[in-house]
Amino acid sequence: MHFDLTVKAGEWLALIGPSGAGKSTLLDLAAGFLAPERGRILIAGIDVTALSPAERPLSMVFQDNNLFAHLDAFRNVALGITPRLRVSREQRRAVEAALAAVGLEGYAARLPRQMSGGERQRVALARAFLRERPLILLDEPFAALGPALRSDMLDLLAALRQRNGAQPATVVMVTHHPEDATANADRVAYLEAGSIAAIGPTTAMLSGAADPRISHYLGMRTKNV
Ligand SMILES: Nc1ncnc2c1ncn2[C@@H]1O[C@H](COP(=O)(O)OP(=O)(O)OP(=O)(O)O)[C@@H](O)[C@H]1O
Repeated sequence: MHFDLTVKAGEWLALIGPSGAGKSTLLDLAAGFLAPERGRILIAGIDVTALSPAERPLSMVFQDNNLFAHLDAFRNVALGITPRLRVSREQRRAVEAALAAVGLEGYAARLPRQMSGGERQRVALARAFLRERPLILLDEPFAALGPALRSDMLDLLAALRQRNGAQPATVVMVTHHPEDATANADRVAYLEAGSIAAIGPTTAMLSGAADPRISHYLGMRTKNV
């Protein structure tokens, strides 16, 4: 695999492409779960190649298993800002506000198994955004949800990344649903066989006109649905 990619601060980039193309690998390299054999990864101009995931200025949300099963929603969110069980009054307020921001007031004491898939992803988003990192990586975060709920969650993500007048959080999101990119993504990158085969503005990319490989991919999807 070979990746050469620059994402602008505040941009929303969607990664699409066939299974096995390397979408998760690209995110895992950025997050620090995988180390590149060669090359460098810079975030906000700083070389993070040698840094562990926790040291990198980003949050990551996966399709599932984002939460600790034995911890309630409050504690799962609080882990975004402290590993300690005791939280300060200020931290408690911040966690409660984060839960409210994702529409989960009153869910603080719920365990993951007592919540729906969509609610669990809301908790994961609450934690990710409470950390106030400038970069959010999402690996098919809403893939397990139905179309209407996915659309709601994308709206929520779009709202959460706005930071009171500051530059919005940069979003890089893997999706198997190209239509998930339509409303929000500034650009779409199409991956194939371990590299970025094409990248460009969302509308042009999803029209399929940009590259025959993309129209083939989009067409194959339609036939399979
Ligand atoms: N730890 C690993 N060791 C060796 N090969 C791996 C490893 N992880 C992934 N791969 C391989 O790398 C390729 C790309 O995997 P990756 O998960 O990045 O694809 P993807 O585009 O995210 O696919 P999908 O859409 O199915 O999730 C696949 O062929 C996969 O089998």
